[in-house]
Amino acid sequence: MRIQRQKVKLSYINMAQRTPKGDEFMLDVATARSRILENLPLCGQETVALTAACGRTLAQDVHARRANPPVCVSAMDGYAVQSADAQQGATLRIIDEAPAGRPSTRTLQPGECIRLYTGSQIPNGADAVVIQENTLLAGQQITLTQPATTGQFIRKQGQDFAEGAVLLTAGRRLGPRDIGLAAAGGLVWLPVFRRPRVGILATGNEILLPGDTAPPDGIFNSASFMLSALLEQEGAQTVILPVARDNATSLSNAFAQTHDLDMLVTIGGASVGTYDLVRPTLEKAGLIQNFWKIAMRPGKPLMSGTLNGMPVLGLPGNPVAALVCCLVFVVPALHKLMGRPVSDSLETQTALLGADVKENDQRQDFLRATLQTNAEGHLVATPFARQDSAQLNILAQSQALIIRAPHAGAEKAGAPCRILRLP
Ligand SMILES: Nc1nc2c(c(=O)[nH]1)N[C@H]1C(S)=C(S)[C@@H](COP(=O)(O)OP(=O)(O)OC[C@H]3O[C@@H](n4cnc5c(N)ncnc54)[C@H](O)[C@@H]3O)O[C@H]1N2
Ligand code: MOO
Repeated sequence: MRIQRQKVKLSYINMAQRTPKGDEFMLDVATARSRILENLPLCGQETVALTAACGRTLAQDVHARRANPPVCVSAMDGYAVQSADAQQGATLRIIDEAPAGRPSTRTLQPGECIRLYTGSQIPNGADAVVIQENTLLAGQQITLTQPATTGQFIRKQGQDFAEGAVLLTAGRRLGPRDIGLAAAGGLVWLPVFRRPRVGILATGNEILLPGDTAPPDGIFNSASFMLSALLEQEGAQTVILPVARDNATSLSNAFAQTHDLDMLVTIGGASVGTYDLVRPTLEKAGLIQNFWKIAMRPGKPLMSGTLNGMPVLGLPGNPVAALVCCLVFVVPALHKLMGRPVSDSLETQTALLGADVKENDQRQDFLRATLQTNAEGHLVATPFARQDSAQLNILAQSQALIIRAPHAGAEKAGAPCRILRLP
């Protein structure tokens, strides 16, 4: 269930599509990203068992039900002693044995020791553990071959965490180590954000399902499956909707089936061609447009808006453009819906260019590139010569996108650049 939805700011609607100079208006990438992120509603919460919590996002801070360790325990197999009489050569009488899970009821007195194992509770009166390798056993007594210091080999009660301590905080994506920590704190159920339901709607008369045979000039729907894989990996529950055809009836029928979604992502039909009907049809269905067209390559015809309060992102049909837009805009939007902290900017790294690049125009470029480490240990990003946004083979071989600012000058190989790693 959606908790709340806010309308996008009206000032973004009907934005002029021409600049004062008469150029085509395209929003810059950073502004587009923040406009997409600023009005997103948060998904509801649910409780899941520990075994189902990995990968989910915690919705509330969780507290330890008991301390870890809950009592002082031995870190080694050996003997509990009083450090004051545990000099080298001292002989101590073994008065009890206390394996883990069966604590001794005895209180240690000077000259005595109690046999312990790793995880055994430290008996009353003891303040150190000597490891068995540092003792000589003879009948019911031991002789110490090394002196013991106070506290040695004792894990103090709560040294890992105290009862009631905050173990994990809201917004954290739970990984295997977090599951271990929660289990150690005695938690069985965890409050998490619901996985957002994201509908993926490919459009186009030529689009076929992979495996279809006709018509021979049909294009297999690669983008829906690629985006679904990425968004599922990032925590969404995706629904690949039946492909809509390039006509208003087919598109409106598709939009009518989206009421249970937390976000709709359309693919294709986003540009300026006669059959690019996604935006006009969405508008007829009640879309409030946030923006259309951004200064990005690939990704120029990106559209953002809300349909009856549901965020809608219209991605370009070229599959590489769809993937890059999904990484830069849809994934952070998804994270925001599921309560994860989202940074204003992309998480980029520095690398060195592996080839010369030419001067850029007004669109921020995301160049497909391979990554290598050079002899000096520096990361080198080499762009592919072909950057066609329909080439999935090159996309699959790429490890990163080199980000080039609008109007960046030509650069020589070896110059520093910013990269975004591809998942
Ligand atoms: N005159 C102009 N033409 C184009 C412009 C422009 O500004 N002026 N922009 C170009 C850019 S940039 C892009 S990107 C594309 C985007 O166009 P659309 O979003 O309308 O996409 P389509 O025309 O529907 O498809 C483009 C291309 O991608 C293939 N496709 C579509 N969906 C899928 C899918 N699900 N899986 C695989 N492939 C898909 C489709 O067959 C086309 O080949 O517009 C440029 N044109
Ligand atoms: O998004 Mo378009 O490819 O820039 O090809």
